[in-house]
Amino acid sequence: MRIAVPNKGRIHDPTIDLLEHAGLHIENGSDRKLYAETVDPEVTVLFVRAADIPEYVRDGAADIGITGYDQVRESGHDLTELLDLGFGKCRLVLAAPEDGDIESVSDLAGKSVATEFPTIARRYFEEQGVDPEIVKVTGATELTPHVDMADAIIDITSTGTTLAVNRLAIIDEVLSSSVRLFARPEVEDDPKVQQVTMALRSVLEADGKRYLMMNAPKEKLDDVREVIPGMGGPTVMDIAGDDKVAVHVVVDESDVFSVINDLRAVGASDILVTEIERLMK
Ligand SMILES: Nc1ncnc2c1ncn2[C@@H]1O[C@H](COP(=O)(O)OP(=O)(O)OP(=O)(O)O)[C@@H](O)[C@H]1O
Ligand SMILES: O=P(O)(O)OC[C@H]1O[C@H](OP(=O)(O)OP(=O)(O)O)[C@H](O)[C@@H]1O
Ligand SMILES: [Mg+2]
Repeated sequence: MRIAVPNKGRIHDPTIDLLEHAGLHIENGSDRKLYAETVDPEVTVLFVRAADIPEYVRDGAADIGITGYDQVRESGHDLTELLDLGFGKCRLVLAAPEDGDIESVSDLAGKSVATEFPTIARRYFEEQGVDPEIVKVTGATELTPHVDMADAIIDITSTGTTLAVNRLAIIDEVLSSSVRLFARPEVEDDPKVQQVTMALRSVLEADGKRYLMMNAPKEKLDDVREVIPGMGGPTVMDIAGDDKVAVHVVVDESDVFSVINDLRAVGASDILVTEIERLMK
């Protein structure tokens, strides 16, 4: 099975990190190599430009791919979304010069809009019932309104810094995006595809969770249970020859501080807090 991942750019590193944490270690990958084996002999990684990944998956050159939702929408391909990986969060917005005369979508009649996303742009303007000329660029889109290339842009924003320094104001949101795992619909039920999906999901599930271990007097067990929030009940194990039990539980990272205080107060001791690599429900 082949999985297409971004070969460079901002979503490359987090994608590789995620595969590693999921246990899909990439073997013999090097900077310039465009494919690599993984620890699973049946899984090969292809390094492809983020924008080309939907095409590779649609073609069958890869079975699944990791890229931005915006790229899949721009490709126009009908792929199955298996998992939202939660990073690369951004918005595609329509923006125009702050002090210009374009203040709403309808002001764009007879005007032009520069974008790296012409397919998404055309669909959007169709829905809006306006028909500006679309100027396709491949980067630095924010410059175009200032050099009379276009009257407005449709481009990615996340922190808003690039728009602000280029004195562009948001007029409308076109699309909200994040990096996701996609499959060709024909292979979504393939056992290997499901294994990889589950492995990636297990990393996401573990995010923000901590594993707590402690000892507690047997007679305090009910009090301990009461102060433990969150998922499932705790695992309780007898300690041989002792009147204490060992208690293990998964809690949200944000609850750890207060839970530990509560646990100490009800008599728990020897409390350990550890990270969780992966969590399969
Ligand atoms: N500023 C941003 N914040 C969050 N996500 C972003 C941002 N810019 C782009 N993305 C997401 O990352 C995906 C890949 O972007 P892109 O292909 O432009 O990579 P890059 O990091 O800009 O590298 P390059 O443009 O040099 O190839 C986009 O399709 C989008 O989903
Ligand atoms: O809201 P911000 O946090 O400022 O991010 C938005 C910018 O990020 C992306 O550019 P990128 O850095 O990927 O450069 P590129 O134009 O070469 O793709 C995007 O095209 C915007 O220009
Ligand atoms: Mg970019």
